[in-house]
Amino acid sequence: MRTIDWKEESNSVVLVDQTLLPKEYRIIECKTLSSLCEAIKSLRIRGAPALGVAGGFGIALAAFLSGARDFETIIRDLKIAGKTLKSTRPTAVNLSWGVDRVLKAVSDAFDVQGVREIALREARDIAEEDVVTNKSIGESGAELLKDGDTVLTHCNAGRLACVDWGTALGVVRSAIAEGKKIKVIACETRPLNQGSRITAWELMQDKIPVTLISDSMAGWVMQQGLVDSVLVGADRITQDVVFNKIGTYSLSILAKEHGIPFYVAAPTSTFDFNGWEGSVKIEIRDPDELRFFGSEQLAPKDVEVFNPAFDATPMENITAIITEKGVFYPPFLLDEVLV
Ligand SMILES: CSC[C@@H](O)[C@@H](O)C(=O)COP(=O)(O)O
Repeated sequence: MRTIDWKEESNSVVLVDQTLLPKEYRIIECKTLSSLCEAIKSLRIRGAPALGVAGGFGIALAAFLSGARDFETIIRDLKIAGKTLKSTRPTAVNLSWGVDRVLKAVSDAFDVQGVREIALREARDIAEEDVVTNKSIGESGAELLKDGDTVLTHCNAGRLACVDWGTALGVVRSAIAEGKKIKVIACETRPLNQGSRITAWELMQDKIPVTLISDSMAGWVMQQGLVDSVLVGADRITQDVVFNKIGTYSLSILAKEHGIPFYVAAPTSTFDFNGWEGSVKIEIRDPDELRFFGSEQLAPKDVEVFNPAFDATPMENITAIITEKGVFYPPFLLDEVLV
């Protein structure tokens, strides 16, 4: 099963509910835009490339649900749906990218039926391309990993963050497919534990050796010589920084201090050519994500909490950016990457 897909029979979006992992692998169906938006907000579907696909399918879903009888009205409905989808998670640029790509495509239609057909075709293309793109990222990046290497990763940049294969974990999969023995150290990734719940689970499914550590152990395992490279995904790459899951910036400093290469793997759809660190909104999430773990209380109920979901790693801390167009080394001139 792909992480996210379109269900023909009911014209709905189906996805793996990642909030239930690793306890349960369940596919849920989103038949309304509000259920899809809820799934995005609560991280049932998450990870930048998967969010791009969710954005595309979201517009297709809105097209099928719209009661409009003429072209202008359905386009107006889709633009409203696009705004609603984009507002669910502001930092990962792929969500807006997926929405805008489908909105642009439907402007070529002439009538309501044409809008529905084009929206679905374009959204499906985004999903198909994601798999091909990740395989190319994997092939580009595999050359950076040596037989016997141990890679430290953060959050989940695997097949569950994409349609399939993965970006950072796609590089690991491709290196293993080439016959190299690669081990992964997965950081737990507090507060929502994408590392321990999702990365550890998905790697174990594929029998890829994985060792879980808490986020606070990263410096020590590097100092002990247990890490050959750090490999993470990205939510938005601007001219000056890489936005990724909170904790990535600290890992980049630790890697620099210990002389360990720090790689970012991402599709070019994650590049925000016009963006700068200051122009991007970092998503601030519910304080209860830190005060509780499920129903378990971890802190005083009303303690002041700061819960940013992402941080920004400066380009000077990054050894290379791995894309489907190849591996790029500093200085990272985004217009060169995007040609
Ligand atoms: C290939 S996914 C890269 C990033 O999207 C991933 O590392 C990440 O930060 C995801 O954050 P999340 O909040 O779980 O959506």
